[in-house]
Amino acid sequence: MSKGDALLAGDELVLAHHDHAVVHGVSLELRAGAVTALVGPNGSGKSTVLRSLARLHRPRTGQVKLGERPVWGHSALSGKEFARNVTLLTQQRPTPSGVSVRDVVSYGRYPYRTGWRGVDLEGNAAITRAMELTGVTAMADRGVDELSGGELQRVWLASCLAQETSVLLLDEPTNHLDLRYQVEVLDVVRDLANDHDVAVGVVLHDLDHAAIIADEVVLLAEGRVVAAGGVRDVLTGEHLTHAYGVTVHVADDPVTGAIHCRPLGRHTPRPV
Ligand SMILES: Nc1ncnc2c1ncn2[C@@H]1O[C@H](COP(=O)(O)OP(=O)(O)OP(=O)(O)O)[C@@H](O)[C@H]1O
Repeated sequence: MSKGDALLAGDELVLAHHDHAVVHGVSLELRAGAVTALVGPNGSGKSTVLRSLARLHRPRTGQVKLGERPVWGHSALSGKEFARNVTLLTQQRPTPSGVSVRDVVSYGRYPYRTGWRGVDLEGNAAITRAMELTGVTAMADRGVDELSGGELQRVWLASCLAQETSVLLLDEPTNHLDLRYQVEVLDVVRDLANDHDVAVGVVLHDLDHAAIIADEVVLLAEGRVVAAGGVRDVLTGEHLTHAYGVTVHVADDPVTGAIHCRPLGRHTPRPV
């Protein structure tokens, strides 16, 4: 596997909830060393697409492939094999009681446990590394039921990172996080792509975050791709205004040089 190879791909995915199709023929590829951001309005199908890539939502038609291997059907991979390659940070996460932070992070190692004793030689190093990357080492022995929403978010992210997969799927990973941890999570995601060739698929509501970390953006609206490609090709005022139904002004941020997307409401101040 080398940088740029498609590791996980969805092909012409049609996805339904209770017989009602909500995603209508979406295709996308997650490449080694690249961050792909899924953006779009509420209900546009971002989470459903991500869950399908994570093998949690069976497509009505279309296929998900891990490398050349189909994820659904006769020659599909086993659950543990898939979990050694792909992990998902979901939006809905349980808060178990009587369980420590280290316990939750160690859940991430389940695909590597073999035999009746569950030996996992690399496990401790991976758990320690994941806790350091997400800044939760100091709370290792605390119960997860006594953490704030943002702290818990980082613990679940650490659990995903401990899984050491080549594909990382994240559904709104900056939710609940304060400014410092938003930036740190985005930095960790970029580091994983740059330094470890991880293929990242990330749902983001903050378009400025997408502009900062993504190599590719897929803009969805009503279950269809409005635009897909490089950040500057997709995050245009025209595309965003069409997708979100509100005027969006796009300009270069003078500090970062990245794109800055500003929705213009009725009360947004304008220069006089
Ligand atoms: N469990 C479910 N049962 C029925 N319909 C669902 C279910 N989950 C999602 N939907 C519907 O599917 C469509 C796509 O939802 P999805 O959660 O994928 O959108 P999203 O783009 O991730 O939205 P958001 O930005 O609000 O998180 C929406 O119309 C939603 O109401």
